[in-house]
Amino acid sequence: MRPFRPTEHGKTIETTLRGKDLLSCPMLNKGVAFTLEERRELGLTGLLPPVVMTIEEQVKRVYEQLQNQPDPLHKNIALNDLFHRNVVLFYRLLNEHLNEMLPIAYTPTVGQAIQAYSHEYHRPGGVYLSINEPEEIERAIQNVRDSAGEIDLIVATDSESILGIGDWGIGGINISIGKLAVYTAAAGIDPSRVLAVVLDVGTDNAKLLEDPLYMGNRHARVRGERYERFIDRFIQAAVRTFPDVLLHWEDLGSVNARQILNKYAGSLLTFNDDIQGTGAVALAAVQSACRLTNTPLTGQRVLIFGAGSAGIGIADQICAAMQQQGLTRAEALRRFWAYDRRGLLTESTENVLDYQLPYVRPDAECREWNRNEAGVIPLLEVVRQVKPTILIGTSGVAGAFSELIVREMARHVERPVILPMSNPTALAEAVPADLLAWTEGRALIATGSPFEPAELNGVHYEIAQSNNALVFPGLGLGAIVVKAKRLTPGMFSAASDAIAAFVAQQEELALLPRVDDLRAVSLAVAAAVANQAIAEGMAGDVPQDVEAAIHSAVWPCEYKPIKAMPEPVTV
Ligand SMILES: NC(=O)C1=CN([C@@H]2O[C@H](COP(=O)(O)OP(=O)(O)OC[C@H]3O[C@@H](n4cnc5c(N)ncnc54)[C@H](O)[C@@H]3O)[C@@H](O)[C@H]2O)C=CC1
Ligand SMILES: CC(=O)C(=O)O
Ligand SMILES: [Mg+2]
Repeated sequence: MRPFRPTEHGKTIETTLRGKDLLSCPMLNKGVAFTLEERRELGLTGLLPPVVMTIEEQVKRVYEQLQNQPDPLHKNIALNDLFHRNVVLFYRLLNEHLNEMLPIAYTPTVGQAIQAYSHEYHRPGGVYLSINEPEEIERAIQNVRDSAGEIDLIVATDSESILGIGDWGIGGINISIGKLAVYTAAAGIDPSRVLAVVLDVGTDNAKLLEDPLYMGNRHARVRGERYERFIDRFIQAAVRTFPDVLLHWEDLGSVNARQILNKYAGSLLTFNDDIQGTGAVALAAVQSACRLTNTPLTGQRVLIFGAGSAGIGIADQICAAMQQQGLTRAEALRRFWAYDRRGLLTESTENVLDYQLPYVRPDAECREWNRNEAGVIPLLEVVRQVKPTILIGTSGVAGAFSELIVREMARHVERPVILPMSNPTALAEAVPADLLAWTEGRALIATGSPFEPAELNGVHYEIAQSNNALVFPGLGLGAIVVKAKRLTPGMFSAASDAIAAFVAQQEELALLPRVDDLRAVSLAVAAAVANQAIAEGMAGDVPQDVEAAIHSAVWPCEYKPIKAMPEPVTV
């Protein structure tokens, strides 16, 4: 039973809630923006200060309150509290100050909020599923259905590989919550129809296991068959309860991430954001770089530093695009070098993971290359030998792109394309100001977390953000609008093309659109994905006018008149 329902084609809302119960319902609460008439009708008289304010005035107040917080983490906590009081006001604040709020609700500050979760906890958000009680999964999902109604989108994590900060157990719920905030802020996904999930399978983080206040399962991460059964039970319960749901996977460990994708993406509407969303945004940045440097994609030499979920996800999409532009798969693969914590992946690297295998280089190629005492070929030597045109960082290793490495790269290429994509900010492989200084301003840069503009010799450089936030909101909206049955490689490449086309319309030397344009980009991505789904026969609904359908699906971030409804409703 949901205590409210839209009426008059969504223009007004009816509710059975009254008084304090209404003020405690974040989807309906307007605080002092309730009109006097609404207050009388809904049992609110005397329960609010007498003034009636506009949402604009409320935004000013909550913005001021946020400014008074001592640091970004406390701003994140205050934002979360606001979300739990008044969802419309939360999103209005986000929309009006997107550049300032995104780094607080999302990367980098969400990383701190995840780490501090068990200490800064105020109230639950989303659904917590425990591997020790798999038999409760169905009941938990049904509880969501009973209290919130239909769900279009689930973001689920098991928290093994949160951003670049590793295993954060139960606190990972905050990455699901942060991603959902971006979905709504960027693409207007209806926040009453989404669900954040954390799959608590234990943690290997000793700090959490020893923390008396830790709120998750206090044992090592469960792996193998029991983990797989747990995931399967969750997926089955989710799709049985919400048959059209889009299931977004976030920040799983790379082995599970790939296994889940391989097992379910062919039969369900699901995707892995770190692998596929990141691949699409990086491909868009690379397409822009090719346009700006007037060089073909098929001629690039790509060095991936950090060959995990994101790194190989990126390689896969750039490789597929090279094939679309005429290379054979073998020719395209020869243009990639993948480096992980063991060094360059070659035929003699042991235990190369399945998904890394295509990128393994022949031993013969690097037999003569310099090695360190441990027998590892340093990144600098790979750069010297390979002369990459594109260097991508998805390692979570702060400062890995040293001055020597960057200068070496810049000796061989006029406009080195360098994407230090690791999050949060402190883990970036290099900072833009250094990259510009070491390349005399020649580097084309995009970072994973936001960076301030840089100055060099009086020239001002805006720094593009290469984050999957440019992809997943529009992808989700497009998929939901046409009731897509699956998310195919074609839809990710359509998303990527839409982003690259968006930048191409602008006069700047940017690799990616600015955060200010996130809403417009997301709508363009949504249209491209929806059209591609239709073209591939993957759409359950084919609207007459796709763009109009997308615009009308956008959740309007505004207060609606609320009226009293006598009886509870079943949805
Ligand atoms: N900008 C964006 O949109 C995204 C950025 N990322 C970032 O990419 C980073 C990696 O994330 P995932 O791929 O999910 O993690 P992952 O754990 O799947 O991959 C990390 C990779 O880095 C390698 N690595 C670790 N230490 C290394 C070292 N010292 N030298 C060379 N390689 C090393 C590992 O061997 C592994 O292959 C994180 O910092 C994350 O925030 C991830 C997804 C999206
Ligand atoms: C952005 C993102 O998904 C990550 O850093 O993991
Ligand atoms: Mg991620």
